[in-house]
Amino acid sequence: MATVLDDIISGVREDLKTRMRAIGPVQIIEQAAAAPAALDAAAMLAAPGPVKIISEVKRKSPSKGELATIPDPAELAGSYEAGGATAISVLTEQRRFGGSLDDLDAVRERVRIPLLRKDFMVSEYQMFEARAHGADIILLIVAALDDRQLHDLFQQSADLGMTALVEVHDEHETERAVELGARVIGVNARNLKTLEVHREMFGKLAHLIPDDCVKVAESGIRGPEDIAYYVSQGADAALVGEALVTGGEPSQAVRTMIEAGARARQGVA
Ligand SMILES: O=C(O)c1ccccc1NCC(=O)[C@H](O)[C@H](O)COP(=O)(O)O
Repeated sequence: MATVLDDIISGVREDLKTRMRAIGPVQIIEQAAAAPAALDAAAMLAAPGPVKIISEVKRKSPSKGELATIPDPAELAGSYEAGGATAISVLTEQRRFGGSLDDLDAVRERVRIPLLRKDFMVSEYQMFEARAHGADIILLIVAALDDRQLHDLFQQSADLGMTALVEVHDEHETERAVELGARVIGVNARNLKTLEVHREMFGKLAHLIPDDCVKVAESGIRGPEDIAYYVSQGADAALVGEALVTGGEPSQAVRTMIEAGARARQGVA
């Protein structure tokens, strides 16, 4: 039976065909080559200091439906940056998340910190596209890729100067990410088959990730308490969407999360 992830990816492939008809492979490669060099997001995420917050521009989702209209994604991203976010995640998948490459362009114009193109990457074309639109980080979902695809897209991200956030959901996927040589590994607490969130997955998988990797806790973070919990479990960074787009005061919300992470590191509740 097809999973939610399978359905999303089949829509992604359809939309990809349309974009490839408008801008061919040669042209997208040229656009990627002409883009300013990618920021070293892996180094910024690995830098000493407080927990790093990757703040997401997210309008809707398969699990929650409509979350926020976000008429001006650049303004939202600017607020995240002002609050101390280390990077901005921009969902560019249109059908299920309401995002677009236009959002990525708008955000790129506004902020100076690294940008994650948050999409379901299944082809080389999307990688060039990400770079052409100013992304510094791309997402590779281990569950969506076989070993050859994972290796090739990971290699391509490095060749393009981008950081790969390699996303895992279980022990086997974590082993595949580590074997790949990923430097930034995200544990997604959301099961992409059931869409249920299991926050304890981070703690179960974090010890399988080498300490010289950046460990990112992803999904289902409701506020500062969850950040504190993930930091106590060894998270270096956290990817937050829904709580930031629905909570109001995005700058302050990011700041409060960073502070909660700092207190958790010091062992203070
Ligand atoms: O958010 C979903 O419902 C979802 C469903 C299927 C595949 C991916 C999905 N989300 C993408 C993400 O990884 C999240 O947007 C990101 O981790 C932030 O999650 P949250 O803070 O829970 O909005």
